[in-house]
Amino acid sequence: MADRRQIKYPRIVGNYELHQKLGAGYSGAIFCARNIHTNQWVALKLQPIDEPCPTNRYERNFYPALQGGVGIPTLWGSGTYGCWDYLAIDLLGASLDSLHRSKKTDVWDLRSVCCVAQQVISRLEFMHARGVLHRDIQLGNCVLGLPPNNTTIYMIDFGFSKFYIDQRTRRHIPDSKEPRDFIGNYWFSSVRVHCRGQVPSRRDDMEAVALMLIHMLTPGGLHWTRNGVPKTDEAHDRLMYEKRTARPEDICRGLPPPFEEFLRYCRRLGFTERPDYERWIDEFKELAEEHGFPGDPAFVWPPPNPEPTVRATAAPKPAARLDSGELQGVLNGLANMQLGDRPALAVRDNLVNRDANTPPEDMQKPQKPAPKVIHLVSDDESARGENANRPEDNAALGKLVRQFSQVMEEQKSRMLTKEGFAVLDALHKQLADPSVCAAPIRTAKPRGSGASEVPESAGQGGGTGERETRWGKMNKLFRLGQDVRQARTNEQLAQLVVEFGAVINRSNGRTVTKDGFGFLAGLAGRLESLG
Ligand SMILES: Nc1ncnc2c1ncn2[C@@H]1O[C@H](COP(=O)(O)OP(=O)(O)OP(=O)(O)O)[C@@H](O)[C@H]1O
Repeated sequence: MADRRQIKYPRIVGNYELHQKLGAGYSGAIFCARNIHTNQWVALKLQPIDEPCPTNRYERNFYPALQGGVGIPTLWGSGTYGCWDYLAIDLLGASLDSLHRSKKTDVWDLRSVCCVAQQVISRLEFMHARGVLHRDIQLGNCVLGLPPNNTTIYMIDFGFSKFYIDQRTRRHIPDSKEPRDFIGNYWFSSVRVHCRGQVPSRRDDMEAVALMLIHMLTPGGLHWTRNGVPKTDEAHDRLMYEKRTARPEDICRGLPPPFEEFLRYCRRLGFTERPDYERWIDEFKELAEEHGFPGDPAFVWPPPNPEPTVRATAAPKPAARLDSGELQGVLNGLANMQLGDRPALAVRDNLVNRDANTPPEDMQKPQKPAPKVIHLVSDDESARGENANRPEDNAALGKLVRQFSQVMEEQKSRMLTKEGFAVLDALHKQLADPSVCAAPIRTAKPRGSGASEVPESAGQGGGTGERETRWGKMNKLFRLGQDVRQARTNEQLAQLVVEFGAVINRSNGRTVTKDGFGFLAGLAGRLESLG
């Protein structure tokens, strides 16, 4: 490949007269160009025809399939001219990458990030509906239109794209375990694709969006992006290690819950699963509204409210993660209750890491003292029916609830972490029916009439899918606190635990308030009295 600095670009290519250079990519350059017959201005992507990585040729395959979509550039012409391969597309404005470099604050303002989220997810929804994966989501490939389309974000650069719907059979491409070369970008390509060499599918485009959004809200950017493009294999290995081991709760610390939930959601998606685009567009619209911004996805630059309202904060060192250890103790307590040989609760590791894509390495190591091994769901049908709670179980459960509440109260943030939700899950299972695997309490927010991952009753009186306002949360916790004191059976208590978890899960910050502690105290008391 010729040294790009020495390439002499022509003045005319086909019907186009080249003007200033707009940018240069991995395998070509982009010029502002004028159609000499129509005077129309376009962006001309130019590449030598012998380019070893002929991305123009690849891109040409995808533009026809994508024409007509909002935020997809129109292809005005393409072909070869002499020794040049060209694509003429809509002339656009600044990329998010250039805005990122130009901004004066350490992170983006939340309103802009919510607009980016809504628009980029919507672009993916369109592209995926046309059978195309982008596979190179990054700030440089999200570009603003020119007036009057300057509040629309366009997706560009389909050089790495791929049809995930086989054009002949109309079926989803198959998964494969064959080793494969990495295609994508170092910063935002999903962990699965980048670090584990898996075949990209829709979920990976979505994960890249999640990482890009978190990056925009992180001072200095996601930590694996800070040393620039890796120049050696060792540097690349290190980058992959950092990316692979970064836990969602750590990189999203300090951010409103939807960012962490979105990342986890993307990582839970199956290879051929269709992401719920509408849900996440709504989620980011609501988030903007909750913070007092319009939910309208129009991207306004410069931002009307440039001051950042949220930013990711550095994760504390592992030693400082007291909450995990202490809540782990409560979980161990639940796991080690004297329940005879009855199968109960859940495998501890599963509970703690249930919603992580991969258990963090430190969690995979055996803990001491070794917990009693218990099973998530009993295979042994005969064991069912022997699970009625005994009075002494209730008294012990009540004690554990007090312990849990105490640990929570001692936390400065009083935020219910995933370990805390794991305690609630275990408690619910034990109360409802220890042999049954109940739906996790901390989970995706239910939406519309679609499948809900939260038990039906979890949304009772709260309007499923609505975010809990501070007042709504207080009222509901207060009511739950009263109900729990009057519950007559363990099943009723189990139900109230689910409702409690759902209220906390839907609230901003997931903190346990005074009323929340009131509920826990009531629960402990009721268990002891039922015991
Ligand atoms: N239609 C356009 N209008 C205006 N500027 C554009 C347009 N397309 C691309 N650019 C600018 O050129 C840069 C590179 O574009 P693009 O990513 O399409 O090229 P590439 O050669 O495929 O790059 P890369 O190797 O970085 O993927 C963009 O970040 C953007 O700043």
